[in-house]
Amino acid sequence: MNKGLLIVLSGPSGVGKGTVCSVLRHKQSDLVYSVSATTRTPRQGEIDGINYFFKTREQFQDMIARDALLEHAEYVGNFYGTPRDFVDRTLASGKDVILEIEVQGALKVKEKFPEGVFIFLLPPSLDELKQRIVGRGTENAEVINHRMTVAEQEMSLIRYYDYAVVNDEIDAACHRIQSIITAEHCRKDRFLAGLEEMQTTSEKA
Ligand SMILES: Nc1ncnc2c1ncn2[C@@H]1O[C@H](COP(=O)(O)OP(=O)(O)OP(=O)(O)O)[C@@H](O)[C@H]1O
Ligand SMILES: Nc1nc2c(ncn2[C@@H]2O[C@H](COP(=O)(O)O)[C@@H](O)[C@H]2O)c(=O)[nH]1
Repeated sequence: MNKGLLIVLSGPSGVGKGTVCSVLRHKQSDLVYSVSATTRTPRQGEIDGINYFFKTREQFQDMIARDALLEHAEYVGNFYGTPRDFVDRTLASGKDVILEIEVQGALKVKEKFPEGVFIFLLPPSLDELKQRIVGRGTENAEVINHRMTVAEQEMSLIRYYDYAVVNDEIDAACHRIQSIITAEHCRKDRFLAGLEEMQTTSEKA
């Protein structure tokens, strides 16, 4: 069976990664979301195992020691990481997996999965980014300022991504990402068909 595509969606805090991912998952039910582990405190309404696996620092360190994370990073005072086993098993079953992660982690994934599809979600402007993160009302002013500073650093790393998508309107951004996924499937299918043809030709020779 052919492996699924690994899709990595990054972008600054508040750009709309979570919102876009959740709409995408409704539109494309075959897309599997990787639930991350974090040491961050749950926000109101967040459910363990659905939004994140909420861990203590000790539990998180233990996951690192057991090599249970595909990647991990420290972001604005908390740790975040992608459980490795779930991603490996889901890709092996032929399903596409989407990771919604920050930039340091995405670059680590790129070293391990260069064949992944790396998408950077951009805000229409920095002012709009700030309005979105403030409007969400989940962080205090200090954390918002820290996240905004990190956002500018993250945006300077956009060159390592395969695609940049502006999240001006949620549906439009989802549509762009769906087009990228469709195109990447075609590219992969053509590549695999080419490999098969080469094998057949060399067996005949
Ligand atoms: N295209 C959009 N237009 C206007 N508001 C948006 C758009 N996309 C998302 N938002 C809003 O912006 C806020 C931040 O969105 P979201 O939580 O999805 O961002 P995020 O990138 O996942 O953030 P974080 O990295 O901090 O988890 C939310 O209140 C969401 O409703
Ligand atoms: N490197 C990783 N980054 C992750 C992971 N899961 C989420 N994130 C990113 O962290 C920031 C902050 O998230 P928040 O929920 O506290 O707002 C954001 O950019 C997420 O995309 C992960 O497994 N690894």
